[in-house]
Amino acid sequence: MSAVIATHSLHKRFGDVHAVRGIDLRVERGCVYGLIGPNGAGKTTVLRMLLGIMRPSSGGISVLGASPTTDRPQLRRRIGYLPGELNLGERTSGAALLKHLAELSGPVAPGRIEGLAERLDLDLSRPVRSLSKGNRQKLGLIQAFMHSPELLILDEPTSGLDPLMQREFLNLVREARDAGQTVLLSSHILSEIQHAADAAAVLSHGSVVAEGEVSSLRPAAVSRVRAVLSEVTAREIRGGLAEPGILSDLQIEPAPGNQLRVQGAFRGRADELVKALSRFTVQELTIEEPDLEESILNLYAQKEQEESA
Ligand SMILES: Nc1ncnc2c1ncn2[C@@H]1O[C@H](COP(=O)(O)OP(=O)(O)OP(=O)(O)O)[C@@H](O)[C@H]1O
Repeated sequence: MSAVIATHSLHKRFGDVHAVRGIDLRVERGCVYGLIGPNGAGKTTVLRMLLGIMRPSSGGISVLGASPTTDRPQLRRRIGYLPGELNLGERTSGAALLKHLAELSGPVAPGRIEGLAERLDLDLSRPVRSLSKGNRQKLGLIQAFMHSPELLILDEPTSGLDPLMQREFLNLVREARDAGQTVLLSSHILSEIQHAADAAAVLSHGSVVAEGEVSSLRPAAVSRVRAVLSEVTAREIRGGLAEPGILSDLQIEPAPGNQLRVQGAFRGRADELVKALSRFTVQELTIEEPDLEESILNLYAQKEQEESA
């Protein structure tokens, strides 16, 4: 497979702020690749350098076999970009704005814009200035997808979208991949990356701290367990849940009605948790979806420990 995006030892400094610290990325053709990281991790800065909006302080970048800094006009037509902060012409309607953008981005198949607007439930006749944040985001998505570009670069694409539209967005991403397009998306919403991406890199303080196929990262998944138990002491809970290694980071606090509220991190098979809890009187129980970032950072910490052992 050929890499659509390759970066080598990429750095970006803004004065004293070292925002990107030696990133090596490789995104293969036809792949959906996620950049995960908390606010300020450097995701937007990496995306902007890939687009040639910003020059790296040092390091190499190849995008679709070209250099974003020297070949930007030519690359523009081959890439669909959704910026994190949309700057849209305010006076026109959505339809007029997209028509103008289509002249810059290259040919758009007849009916494509209308089809996307219908799927995303956006009224294109309304002036852009009257649109809500979510509707502006939809307009941003349409302009990124409309010319079926070889590469889509999407910065926080579901920001402001309701759950139904988030699902429609995921459908668009899957269709793009099935059509052989490559998608790079950034998010701090981890379940979004889990659902959308084939592979992901986790960014923290400007560095990639973990990378790999999303499916291969699942076994290390960590869930958060919260329960309210009655007729029990904190000591019995520690003995039943923490000491056998069922829950880590165990926190126990009093709850109304002489009960105890328990929280902890769980990795492993659900069966083990159910068996361990069956010894107690469980009044409430919630198990939160595994947190991909926590899981991956965990995996990274394990790897570091193994390497230093
Ligand atoms: N133009 C700039 N001038 C100075 N510092 C900047 C500039 N752009 C980004 N930074 C800094 O670089 C770091 C990385 O920012 P970046 O926006 O890339 O992070 P991010 O992961 O995209 O986070 P967010 O989701 O909050 O946008 C931050 O410390 C930010 O303050």
